[in-house]
Amino acid sequence: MALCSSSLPPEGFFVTGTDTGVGKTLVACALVHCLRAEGRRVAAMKPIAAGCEDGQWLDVEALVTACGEWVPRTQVNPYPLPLPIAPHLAARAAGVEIRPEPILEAFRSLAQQADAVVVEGVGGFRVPLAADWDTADLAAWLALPVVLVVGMRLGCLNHALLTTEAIRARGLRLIGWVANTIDPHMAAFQDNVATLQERLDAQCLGVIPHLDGPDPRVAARWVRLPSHGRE
Ligand SMILES: Nc1ncnc2c1ncn2[C@@H]1O[C@H](COP(=O)(O)OP(=O)(O)OP(=O)(O)O)[C@@H](O)[C@H]1O
Ligand SMILES: C[C@H](N)[C@H](N)CCCCCC(=O)O
Ligand SMILES: [Mg+2]
Repeated sequence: MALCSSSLPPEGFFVTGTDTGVGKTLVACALVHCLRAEGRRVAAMKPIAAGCEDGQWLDVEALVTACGEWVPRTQVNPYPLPLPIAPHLAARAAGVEIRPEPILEAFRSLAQQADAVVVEGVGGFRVPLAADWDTADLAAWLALPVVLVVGMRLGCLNHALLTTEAIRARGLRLIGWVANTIDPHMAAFQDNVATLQERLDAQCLGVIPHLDGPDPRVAARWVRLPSHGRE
């Protein structure tokens, strides 16, 4: 079992996406598997989850499973919100307000228990969480390197470039990006990937094909961990 390097800041990533439904959970879980394959003890977070099915938040369950079931759900997911809508609205409907303190406290606790923490955002990079903050603020306060999941479909170039601009505007490091095939019929797929490789100025960590019943362990075969030397 890997030694927990509690004295050093945790390795980890903040996983964001070009939109909701682009594969953040799939890629976050794949990155967890990649880190575990290196012998690391890995925690994961889905700080805010909006939308449950039969009383379960599927992103949270996927991340807990990927970590090997040891992580406490209350720390993985401080804000489980029932409605599958924008989180600040889901919070209002649930009678709560999303605040950073419980999330940052949970992160610090997990970071002391693990060698790495993989945090999945919610929706895209600039999702409102309350009147005075959004997911970009959360990413900035966690200060983890960012992995961008590009949901490959027409329109993703603009979303990827705008998101990259916003990440860097917060002084965050875009440590890598993943092309995830959510539209298996996307025209000029390879040329779109090549355009992203030219313009994002960050390492491509992999191109995940469209998978049948996507299993993060299978997706992990198509993803590599960032090499920290270069952005
Ligand atoms: N490469 C793929 N091949 C096939 N299906 C995929 C692939 N990537 C994602 N999916 C499917 O697309 C849906 C959205 O993926 P996922 O839940 O990972 O997105 P997300 O960005 O985490 O969404 P959210 O914003 O709700 O958290 C899921 O049903 C998932 O199984
Ligand atoms: C419900 C969905 N699956 C996500 N959990 C939340 C997506 C929030 C998107 C907000 C927005 O940008 O309009
Ligand atoms: Mg998700």
